[in-house]
Amino acid sequence: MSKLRVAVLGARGRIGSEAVKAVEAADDMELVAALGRGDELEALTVSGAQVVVELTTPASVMDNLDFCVRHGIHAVVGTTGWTDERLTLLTDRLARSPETGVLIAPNFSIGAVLTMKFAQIAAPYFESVEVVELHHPNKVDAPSGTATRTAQLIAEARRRAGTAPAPDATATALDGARGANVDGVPVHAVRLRGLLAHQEVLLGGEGETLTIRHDSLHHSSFMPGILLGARRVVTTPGLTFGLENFLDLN
Ligand SMILES: NC(=O)C1=CN([C@@H]2O[C@H](COP(=O)(O)OP(=O)(O)OC[C@H]3O[C@@H](n4cnc5c(N)ncnc54)[C@H](OP(=O)(O)O)[C@@H]3O)[C@@H](O)[C@H]2O)C=CC1
Ligand SMILES: O=C(O)C1=N[C@H](C(=O)O)C[C@H](O)C1
Repeated sequence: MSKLRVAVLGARGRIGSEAVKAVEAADDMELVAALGRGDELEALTVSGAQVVVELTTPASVMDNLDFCVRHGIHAVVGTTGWTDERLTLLTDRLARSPETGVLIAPNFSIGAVLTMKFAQIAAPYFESVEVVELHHPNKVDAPSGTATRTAQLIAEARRRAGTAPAPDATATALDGARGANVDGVPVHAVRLRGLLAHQEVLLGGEGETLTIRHDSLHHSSFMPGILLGARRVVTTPGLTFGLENFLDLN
């Protein structure tokens, strides 16, 4: 059986360099290009890449995906910075290339995907819920894509269940003291040397609290999800948002 021809964009970055090694080590894949800032995207077509793993920056991801979609190259995207406007733009572009698949995964680690799932289940049963994400200080954005997605899923689950807004009697506060408001859920971002990627979902009800915590201790935690995404995206046209769509979690 022929191997899946995979390219990595952002190949010299923290997660990109790990992805290069993971693709090289996968028996069913061939690494056909490993590109960084300044490299020509034409290398993707010249090398015959079937799937691009996009791990660059929020500033470059849209142009990179535009190139991939125009050339019918599937993409697995870990890069953050996704807004509704960006998702709409990408969906419009994909409509012009109906056989191409793009997976955007706010987080590739199984533990983080399960954290989101558990948080969705728990959220309607508690009065209060807040998200704390903790990352290395070189991370370019805050809050993390994972925390944003987690808060959105929590808000959706509470809306569906008709849960009342979380109580908060704060009358005065310094700017930022209550975190960022993501869809009504406070999200707090910590940047600390020594950390990699961590998240806590704090839930509180009468006389009890529940904490759901996940820790990515090494970039290797993201690799099985990236490889799974690359294998599945080639037969999944259109936009898929979230790795959970490629996992049987029910
Ligand atoms: N979904 C997930 O599970 C995960 C997602 N991420 C996300 O992945 C992204 C990258 O994170 P991280 O590796 O820590 O960041 P890094 O800054 O370490 O890596 C980004 C790399 O992309 C390169 N780059 C910048 N612009 C381009 C371009 N136009 N074409 C090709 N390469 C480019 C950078 O080069 P240069 O250094 O020269 O600027 C750098 O080598 C972030 O958005 C992060 O949040 C990270 C971990 C897990
Ligand atoms: O920049 C990182 O490191 C990470 N980024 C992603 C995010 O913003 O959620 C995923 C993970 O948290 C690591």
